Amino acid sequence: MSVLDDIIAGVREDLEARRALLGDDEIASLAAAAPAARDAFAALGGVRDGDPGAERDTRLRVISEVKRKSPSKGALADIPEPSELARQYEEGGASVISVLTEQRRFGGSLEDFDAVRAAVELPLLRKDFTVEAYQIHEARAHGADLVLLIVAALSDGQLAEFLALTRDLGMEALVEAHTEEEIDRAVAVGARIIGVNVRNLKTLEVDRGTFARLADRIPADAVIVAESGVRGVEDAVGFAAKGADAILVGEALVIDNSPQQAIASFVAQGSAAKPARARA
Ligand SMILES: O=C(O)c1ccccc1NCC(=O)[C@H](O)[C@H](O)COP(=O)(O)O
Repeated sequence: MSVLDDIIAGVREDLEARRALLGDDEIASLAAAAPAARDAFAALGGVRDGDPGAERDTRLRVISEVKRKSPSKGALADIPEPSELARQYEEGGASVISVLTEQRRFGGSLEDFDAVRAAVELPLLRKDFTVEAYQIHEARAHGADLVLLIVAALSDGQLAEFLALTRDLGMEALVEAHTEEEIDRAVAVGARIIGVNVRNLKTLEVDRGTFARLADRIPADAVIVAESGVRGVEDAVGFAAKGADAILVGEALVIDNSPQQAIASFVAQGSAAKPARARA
């Protein structure tokens, strides 16, 4: 069984336990009643056709992640107060905060997500391994603005269905790809925020060269996110120079004594390295 299959098997079991407490209709009602979602696409520098006078800028955005542990590295940080970490991320200039809610391999939870939601006004990514519509309703019910759809974990039909549901609920999706074929599948379903994750899901190794190989296939009107492997400002600059609009950073921030400064330097130096992008 691959790492991804193993993670998803656990996610499905945990999901059934939550569904036994709160059924599909109930979670859908809570999602419908939640306050409106924030505009994560705009927060990441995206510009929609018809936005009056809106221009793509060359600011590098940072999606800062609350991540306690991982399959590749084991324990990273205790994070007793995710709300406090989130405030530091906001203060440093993060554009979006990602909260891992997968419990078994990442040590996250919806409780972490709720604590962060209560602490900051930034758009939030509910970072989970989405395999059922239930999780998308659940994300919205908890105040998420963005959900993760991993192409490798979904059929084309599921991708299209989950993206449509996400948007019906007023959110956007970070659609994550690892290969050329997965980028093409993300584009085909109309993804507007496309992540290139440079961590190989089979070996868990990070190959930053994957980003440069794949980013060129992404249409100019999409937001391009470089995911994983930012260990310092050189990596942020490297991804920005190759066309990233945003970087998603976990490990480097949770182990840093001053994540505010780290984020500020990623934004400042990454933005200076980022080439202007023509609109589609
Ligand atoms: O982080 C892992 O080991 C991992 C293993 C298997 C599937 C997903 C995994 N990580 C999820 C992520 O996408 C990262 O948390 C995120 O990109 C941040 O990465 P990093 O900055 O390298 O911590």
